[in-house]
Amino acid sequence: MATGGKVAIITGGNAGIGLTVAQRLLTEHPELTLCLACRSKPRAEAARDVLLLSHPKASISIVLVDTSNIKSVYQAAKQLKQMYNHVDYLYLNAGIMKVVGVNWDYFWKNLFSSKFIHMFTTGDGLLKEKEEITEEGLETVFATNVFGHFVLIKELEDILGQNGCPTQLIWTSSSNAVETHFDIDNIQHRNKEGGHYSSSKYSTDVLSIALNIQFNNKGIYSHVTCPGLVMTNLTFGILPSWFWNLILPIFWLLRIFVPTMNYDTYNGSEALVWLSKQQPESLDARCKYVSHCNFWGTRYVHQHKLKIEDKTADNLYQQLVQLEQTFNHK
Ligand SMILES: NC(=O)C1=CN([C@@H]2O[C@H](COP(=O)(O)OP(=O)(O)OC[C@H]3O[C@@H](n4cnc5c(N)ncnc54)[C@H](OP(=O)(O)O)[C@@H]3O)[C@@H](O)[C@H]2O)C=CC1
Ligand SMILES: CC(C)=CCC[C@@H](C)[C@H]1CC[C@H]2C3=C(CC[C@]12C)[C@@]1(C)CCC(=O)[C@@H](C)[C@@H]1CC3
Repeated sequence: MATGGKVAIITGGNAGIGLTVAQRLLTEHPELTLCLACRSKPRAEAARDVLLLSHPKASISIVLVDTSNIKSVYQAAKQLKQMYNHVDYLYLNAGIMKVVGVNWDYFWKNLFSSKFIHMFTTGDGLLKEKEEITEEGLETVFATNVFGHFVLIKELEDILGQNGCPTQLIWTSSSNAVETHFDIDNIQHRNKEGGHYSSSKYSTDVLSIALNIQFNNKGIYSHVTCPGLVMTNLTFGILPSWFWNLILPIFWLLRIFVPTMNYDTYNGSEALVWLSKQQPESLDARCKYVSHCNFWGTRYVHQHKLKIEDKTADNLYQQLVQLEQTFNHK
């Protein structure tokens, strides 16, 4: 398929899964114009240098954005609108997790139980998290993973789905997005013991459905992906790299039961890159696209149906619109 002149923006494109998506998109779409939307200029420039080593002729720009800071999102959106008159791929990938430890008691208790697969696929119940509030008064994980991205989409609306050219919104969600941690009456997940990351990722899944309801008629399509368990700065923040390297053989064995044990960012980015090669209109908007890798190392994309009601999606969307208005007025 000819891909001349396509534009891709990747939040958190300087590291981990985002950087690998950047690398793979440049290979898949030779004429691509790429924008790394990152919070640190030196880290973004270092990533651009790495990408230019393998793709010396690539057009790569940098826009600074801190998705946890709404003022910064407004500034970045303004800049992006000056730079591009359309966007083909908007990867909503930047994300954090505020982990303070692993619940090893829960791990050992469930290792040989029927919860084993659920535990390794979702990490549900295994992580202890802490709550932090941004200087703008938002719960930090919610602001970074969900709200900052929502505001970015709303601000870029004028240049999305333009001139008969569809825009794909591609979210990096997670299998850790479990409904039990999500409360529609507390979308920021304030004053909770844990589950902030899970709540934020479930919100992502719900929001994606709402965006399809709102914007499919304008040529804007939203899809959620799950990269599985991948070794990045995010996972090295949970346990040190030496631990993960030590248990690498266990990952291979676990793949027999759990094909989301992707380990590296190339495997983990499979679904995110695969989506860029599909006609967005032909995709199921109610599916999560999951990167799988089997025991033999074969990568493929698994489609997982989301069970989310339209009224929940609409409720979340309206709450986000209202929250955004409180910033717009400031
Ligand atoms: N690793 C995994 O196993 C899984 C990861 N994910 C999701 O994948 C996505 C990418 O994470 P991953 O590659 O693993 O982790 P990394 O920590 O390697 O990458 C995260 C990226 O997000 C950026 N980022 C974080 N906070 C902000 C912010 N406030 N504003 C702008 N950019 C920000 C980071 O920038 P900087 O370098 O400056 O910190 C970095 O570029 C996240 O959404 C994560 O939740 C989902 C499932 C599994
Ligand atoms: C592998 C061994 C022997 C021990 C590690 C146990 C846990 C630390 C580990 C098991 C499943 C992992 C997991 C995640 C984090 C680390 C685990 C809990 C995630 C929650 C990381 C971020 C995500 O988005 C999820 C998809 C991961 C799910 C699995």
